[in-house]
Amino acid sequence: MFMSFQPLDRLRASMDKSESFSVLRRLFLADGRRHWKGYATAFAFMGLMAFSTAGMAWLMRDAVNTIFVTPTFWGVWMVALGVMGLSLVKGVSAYGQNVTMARVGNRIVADNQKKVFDHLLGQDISYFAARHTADISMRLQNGANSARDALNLVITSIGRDALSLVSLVSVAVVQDPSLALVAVVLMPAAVIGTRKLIKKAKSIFRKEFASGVKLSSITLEVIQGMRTVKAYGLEETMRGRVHTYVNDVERAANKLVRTQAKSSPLMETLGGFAIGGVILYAGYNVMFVGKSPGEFFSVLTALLLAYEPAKRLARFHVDLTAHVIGAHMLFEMLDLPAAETDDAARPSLPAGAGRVAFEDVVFGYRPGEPVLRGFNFVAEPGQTTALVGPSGGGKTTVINLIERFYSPASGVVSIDGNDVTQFNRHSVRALTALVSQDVYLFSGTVRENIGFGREGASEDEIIAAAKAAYAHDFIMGFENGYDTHVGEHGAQLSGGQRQRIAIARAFLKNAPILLLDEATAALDSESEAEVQKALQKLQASRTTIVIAHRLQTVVRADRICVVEHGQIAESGRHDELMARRGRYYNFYQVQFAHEHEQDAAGEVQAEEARLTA
Ligand SMILES: Nc1ncnc2c1ncn2[C@@H]1O[C@H](COP(=O)(O)OP(=O)(O)OP(=O)(O)O)[C@@H](O)[C@H]1O
Repeated sequence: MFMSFQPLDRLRASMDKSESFSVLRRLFLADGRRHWKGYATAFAFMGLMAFSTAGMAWLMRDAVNTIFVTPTFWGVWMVALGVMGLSLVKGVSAYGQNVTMARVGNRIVADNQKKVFDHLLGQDISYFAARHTADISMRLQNGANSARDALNLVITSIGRDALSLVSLVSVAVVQDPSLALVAVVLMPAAVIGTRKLIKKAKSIFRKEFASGVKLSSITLEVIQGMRTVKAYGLEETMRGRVHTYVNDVERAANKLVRTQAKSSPLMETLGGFAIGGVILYAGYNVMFVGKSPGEFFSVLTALLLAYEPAKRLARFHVDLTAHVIGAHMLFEMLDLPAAETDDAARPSLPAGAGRVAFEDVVFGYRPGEPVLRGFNFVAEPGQTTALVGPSGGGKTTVINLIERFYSPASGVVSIDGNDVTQFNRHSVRALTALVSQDVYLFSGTVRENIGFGREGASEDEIIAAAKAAYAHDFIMGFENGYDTHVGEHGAQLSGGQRQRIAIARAFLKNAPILLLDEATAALDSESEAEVQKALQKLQASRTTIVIAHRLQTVVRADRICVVEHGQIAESGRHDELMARRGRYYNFYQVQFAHEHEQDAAGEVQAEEARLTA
């Protein structure tokens, strides 16, 4: 079991033999055993291929003897028909083997991808916060492919190459043992020669792989952050970084090819020596001892046909290493226990008025770094409770705990007096609707994106939710209305439009608790006014917890809590807090002065522009 896994760019430089073996064993015990029928069929086809190949080499003796030594008309026919029959068997077997192997392989990839994805859904938010998307997606894709390739390689190496080699060498030995001996002696020498190369290729392969991972991570980052790259003129910096990794991958790939190619001259030379030796010895036997040339041709054909499978077998180890490393990454991911353990058996949190309370809650993302330190807080049903305060104070963390993305180290988070950790997560999340600053829209249509609010919602319900969120009009303004595709991450919509689709989603969910995390922070004043209108409607008769940096948006809240250093520094209504002249008052003054300055600057600019005009 691999209890944790390293980010791919820190992938270990080596995997020892027992680890490789355990990965292979596991592959065979899981995927191999499940698909044994498919593999057995493919194996039978490979056996047929090997024997038909060997049969052809065998027939070469009769082909030569019936033409040159004792010419017989019927003999030639028989041999020709024999070769045709064997090639038919070989052709059909090759087809059967390819199709069967591909089907089993595709099933293995699909099964593993589903397995990994299901496993990912069971991980908690911290899992995704700690890992790069490229890391996860490469493991998902490469790992599943590697599992298939490792199994296929072992099966084809044994079924096709090893069987072909054994049958061809047997033909050679039966036809003329002494002749075959000359060639067989040279084989181990070739295999030993390639071993050194394999070692080197393995280490280059790992380097190439690690650079490949870095390359795909940075490419993904640059694509996702293209707005920032362009806005800050980072094109040259990013080009430099990406080019460095591309060059690394290219260098490693070239090195790998050079090393792998070195095995060819070695095999070619030794193979040539074997064939040269056979020619010399056979020539001597035919010329001076009076042997028939048929045996000689048969052995020669067998050797020539054995050459390719022998070459593949010599490289077997290096190819297998690549796939085993990939499958290892897949297993590392699968073996990490699901952080969100299956709690479906726990009772469902009963829906009530939606009173949220924190009692002496202590929580930190990392050991020794508490974020909430004895946090006490109540959000009453039907009221709006605002969390304000300095950045990093712990406001979003409060929402994370209500949603059960994380669990408190001590203390209780409750909804209507029920400790949320005692109920299944699904039921807790069903009572809350989250609208945050970074609205996530999935690629698909506007209708689908609103529909994610509640499974099975009807068209009328979706439209009603969109109308309530003031989204219906702009949606109908699109050429394709509700069927408009929003593009990746909703990139084809404006910030305000995305926000209102998220609000429509929340309307559809109709949960008693509404969590707004800086929902209007990224909007201009005009969009903000529209979104605020939609939000106010959504807040009616729900428990609303709103996080805001701009205090102007929360002055009407029923209660404002100032969160500082993981505790509530003070709380009350806007006018109460202003009268108290404490932390809130200071924040308000600073923000007011800042906004005033900005307004004044705007007026000066407008005046200057007017004068210039
Ligand atoms: N996933 C995480 N892993 C580790 N630390 C985290 C994580 N998320 C937040 N933190 C840390 O927890 C602290 C509180 O973060 P939180 O997001 O709750 O603050 P906040 O008050 O919402 O800040 P802001 O107003 O800037 O959004 C910060 O110091 C932050 O660095």
